Amino acid sequence: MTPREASQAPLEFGGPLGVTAMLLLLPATMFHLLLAARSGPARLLGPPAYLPGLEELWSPRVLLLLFIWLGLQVALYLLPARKVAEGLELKDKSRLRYPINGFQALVLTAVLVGLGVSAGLPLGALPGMLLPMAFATTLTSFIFSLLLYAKALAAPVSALAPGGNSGNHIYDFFLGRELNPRLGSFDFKYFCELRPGLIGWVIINLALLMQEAELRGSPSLAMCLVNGFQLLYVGDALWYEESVLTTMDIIHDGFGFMLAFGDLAWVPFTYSLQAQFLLYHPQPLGLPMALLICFIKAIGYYIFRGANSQKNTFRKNPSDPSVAGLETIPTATGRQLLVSGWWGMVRHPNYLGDLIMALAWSLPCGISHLLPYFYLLYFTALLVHREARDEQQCLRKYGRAWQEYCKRVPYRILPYVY
Ligand SMILES: NC(=O)C1=CN([C@@H]2O[C@H](COP(=O)(O)OP(=O)(O)OC[C@H]3O[C@@H](n4cnc5c(N)ncnc54)[C@H](OP(=O)(O)O)[C@@H]3O)[C@@H](O)[C@H]2O)C=CC1
Ligand SMILES: CC(C)CCC[C@@H](C)[C@H]1CC=C2C3=C(CC[C@@]21C)[C@@]1(C)CC[C@H](O)C(C)(C)[C@@H]1CC3
Repeated sequence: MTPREASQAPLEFGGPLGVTAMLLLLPATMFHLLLAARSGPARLLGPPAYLPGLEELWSPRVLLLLFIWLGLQVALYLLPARKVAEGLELKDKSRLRYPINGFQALVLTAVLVGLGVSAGLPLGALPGMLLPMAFATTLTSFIFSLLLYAKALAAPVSALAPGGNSGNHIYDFFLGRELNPRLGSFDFKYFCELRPGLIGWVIINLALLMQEAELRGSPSLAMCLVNGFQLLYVGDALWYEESVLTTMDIIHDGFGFMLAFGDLAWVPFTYSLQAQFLLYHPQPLGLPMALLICFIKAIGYYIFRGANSQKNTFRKNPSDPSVAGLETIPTATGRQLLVSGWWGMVRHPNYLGDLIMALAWSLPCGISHLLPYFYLLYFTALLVHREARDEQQCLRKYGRAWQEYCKRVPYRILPYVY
């Protein structure tokens, strides 16, 4: 890229040095967590009990399994959809079209896995394959991101993301150059964001539950709660699939290593950490505590769903009766900002609900180890950083109206605290 073509967008994630560190640290952290979960001490901090050799990580059979999985999800994505949604307007004034059939893909995957298990598919063997599976997925994400980078070299300037075109190869490879890379009507980013990793996560959880039942006669209450909570989260994401079209990932971020690795590897192998931990470190959980944890999950879900649905309904149709009575601030762009309802409580109520749910996912694992709380810690850091990125974008987009909103709603995520 010539310097003239390089975008002037401010560098994020600590620039080239920061993203180089993340390129190495993210996969290393994922393998550390996988090894720690199965080790006796299950330490989050400190060196792993041992370092696996290449023969433990590399398996052509597992790579083949991964490709079968990706192929299955592609086939389900290509099935006729109940609805085709339009994305937000792009720089060239066009709008992309997206199939809404993610929930259908989840149900069909469940049916196929159910049929497979009843025909003797050894799903309980999956936990023993997590290390080579994570290795194959990391390798695939890396090669996939290189291909995406190469594809973006031929993309028109109007198709590039605002952030991933600094002219620095490593930085752009990490953030992603092209906003919506597609092959025909197949959208790589949209597909990866919601299908193979997210559905893979609940399949891994289920395999861990089945393995626990095989080992101990029945699944524990803690394992059932973790499975149920995370299945609800994934089911919700696919049921409300259309709302992903207005997230920062789809409208702002390019598709590079960060999202490819995040979607395909990081989500299934680290978000299933609580279930992995429970398989190797069973935790007693009484009914009263289980009910309290369900209550916390319900509060988190109520806030998360309420806030996301309120904003999505408002963005789609501000005169919808459920949002028409809410107070708003007009902006120079013609759009309005909500200042009452969920979005008048804090500036990111959906993050608050998501964090409360994250706490409920960890609590069934007890308080003897820090490891199952990794997701809560990582997610807090991710959302605080994401919130700061979003605020900068909103300030650029809405200027004074955003400043007025910040004055009216001073707290970002947690009322009276942050
Ligand atoms: N589990 C996980 O790993 C992750 C989960 N998430 C979840 O994904 C969901 C989506 O998050 P994300 O994409 O970050 O951002 P949001 O859904 O919070 O969207 C932010 C956008 O909403 C609009 N907005 C902000 N304030 C207002 C307001 N007062 N009134 C109307 N519109 C407003 C602005 O866009 P505009 O005005 O242009 O519409 C802003 O850019 C969240 O629930 C989050 O918790 C996110 C990351 C990771
Ligand atoms: C590993 C890196 C530091 C960063 C990678 C981040 C990604 C793992 C996340 C970025 C935004 C995400 C979203 C979801 C999953 C995690 C990633 C991909 C999401 C699909 C989870 C389900 C939710 O209901 C959602 C709102 C649809 C989420 C959208 C953002």
